[in-house]
Amino acid sequence: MGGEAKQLPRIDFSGVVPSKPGTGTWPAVRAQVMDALTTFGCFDAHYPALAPELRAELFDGAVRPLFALPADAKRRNDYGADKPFHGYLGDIPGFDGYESLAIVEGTEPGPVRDFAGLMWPDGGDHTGLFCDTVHGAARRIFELEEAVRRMVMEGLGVAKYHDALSASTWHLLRMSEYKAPNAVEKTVRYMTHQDTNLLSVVCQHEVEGLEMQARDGEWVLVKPSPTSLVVIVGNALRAWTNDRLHAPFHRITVAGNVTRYSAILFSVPHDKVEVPDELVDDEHPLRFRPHDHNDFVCFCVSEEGGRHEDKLMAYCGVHDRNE
Ligand SMILES: O=C(O)CCC(=O)C(=O)O
Ligand SMILES: [Fe+2]
Repeated sequence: MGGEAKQLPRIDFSGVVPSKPGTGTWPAVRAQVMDALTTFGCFDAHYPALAPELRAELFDGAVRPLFALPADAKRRNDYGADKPFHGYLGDIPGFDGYESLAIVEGTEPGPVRDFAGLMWPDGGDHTGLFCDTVHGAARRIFELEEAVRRMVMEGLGVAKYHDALSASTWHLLRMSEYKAPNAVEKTVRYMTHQDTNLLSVVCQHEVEGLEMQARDGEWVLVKPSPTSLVVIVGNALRAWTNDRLHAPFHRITVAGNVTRYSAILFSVPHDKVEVPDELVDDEHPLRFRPHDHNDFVCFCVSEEGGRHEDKLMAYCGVHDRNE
């Protein structure tokens, strides 16, 4: 009706130094982060610390050449049958034109080197640059993820848990390709979902496609920018915070004739997710039973899980008498 299209909250991280929590604009930014994550469950972070040149090198020098490899090379990105969704994804029913590769602990140089060795077993001159670029970019994205996670702990008055939560968290760097549909109409390439993990930080490159659903149901297209990253709350952090943070539904749609690439850093709990005592009181009765994160992920992809829209509530929710 001619109204302004809804936009995600935009938060300026240019004055935040992740290695110096509490300094500079940190307190003011933390207030904006809490507001955004409790209402939308996501925000668009202006984060020039991931330099546009490094982002361009990540996609043009590393991600694009990866997807150009033959399928059997990409399938070597496999962490074993007991670790589904840790590595290569492709040819998934319902996810036409979607493919992705992922590096467990891609924020560390060793795992990135091992991954490059799998993709290019004969080495090659470019793998050194590939590793520096991928690991360097992942590190920068990780610094934002960790700062946001710390701000959440501080904002909820439970900063004392930050180190313990960090120690029991691992990171997955996923690089994704969404093939151009070569059509004007939008095609869904990744279906509507909530993320299962703690926080996801999405790095889009030039081509739009990420759509976030606001609480009122409206879909919000997140326009890519060379200096912004999108931070999204997943169900594990929603559970840990006893439902104080919103885990938004989102999807990927593409149109036109340019293939879309993205890189996403997921922070993932190693094992148990349990609400701290401090976050349970009369006003906030316990919403989720303690549970093993991997078991929850298995539930999400099971037939039973597929029947529920709110998979976290279905898996470990504590219902009050009126629900
Ligand atoms: O590619 C993107 O922009 C985000 C993809 C996504 O939502 C996911 O992999 O969970
Ligand atoms: Fe997602």
